[in-house]
Amino acid sequence: MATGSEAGKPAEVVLEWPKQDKKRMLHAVYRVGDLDRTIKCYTECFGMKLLRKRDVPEEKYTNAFLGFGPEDTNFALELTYNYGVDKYDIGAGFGHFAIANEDVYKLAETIKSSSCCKITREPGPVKGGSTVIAFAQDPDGYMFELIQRGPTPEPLCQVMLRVGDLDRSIMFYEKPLG
Ligand SMILES: C[C@@H](O)C(=O)SC[C@H](NC(=O)CC[C@H](N)C(=O)O)C(=O)NCC(=O)O
Ligand SMILES: [Zn+2]
Repeated sequence: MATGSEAGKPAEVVLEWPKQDKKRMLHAVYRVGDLDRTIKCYTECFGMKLLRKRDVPEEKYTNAFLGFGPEDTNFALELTYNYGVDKYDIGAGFGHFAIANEDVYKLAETIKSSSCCKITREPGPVKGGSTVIAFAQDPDGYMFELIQRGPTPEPLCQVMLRVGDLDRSIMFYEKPLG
């Protein structure tokens, strides 16, 4: 059974580590079928801000970066629109992004009143646990887990990917990626 590599380290070591290691996750990039539709959805439903857009006509694509703060301090979602491509097969490997929020019940109601996202799992304690979560699906089918937590400077808190061998992935993410 894989155990998280931090499981064996005392808390103070884990807390000290980010002060020494300046590496951090900058963004996750994925393809969407309609940039303005997704930008409107993420800003109105999740409260994200559009940080920047970059059009690359010679390569026939446009990027848009969104998040809950500036890129030099916060994680960002990098959307890619390829000219003329309006939908993608997301596949089973991608699980969800997670957004921390102080009132998931209220956020779910906001999302239900939108015309772009839908709540696919009502707010309530996670199966087998007590944390209140809900799931929302965006216009392209990407999933967002809404996790009830106290205030945080970085609400965009997790990316869930399904892997075939947990120890192998932990080894890769810890060693080459640091
Ligand atoms: C830790 C928190 O961020 C989670 O995502 S746990 C949510 C839980 N996850 C799974 O069940 C993963 C296994 C599943 N077979 C999969 O591949 O997605 C979840 O989705 N719970 C459902 C619920 O309704 O609580
Ligand atoms: Zn999750």
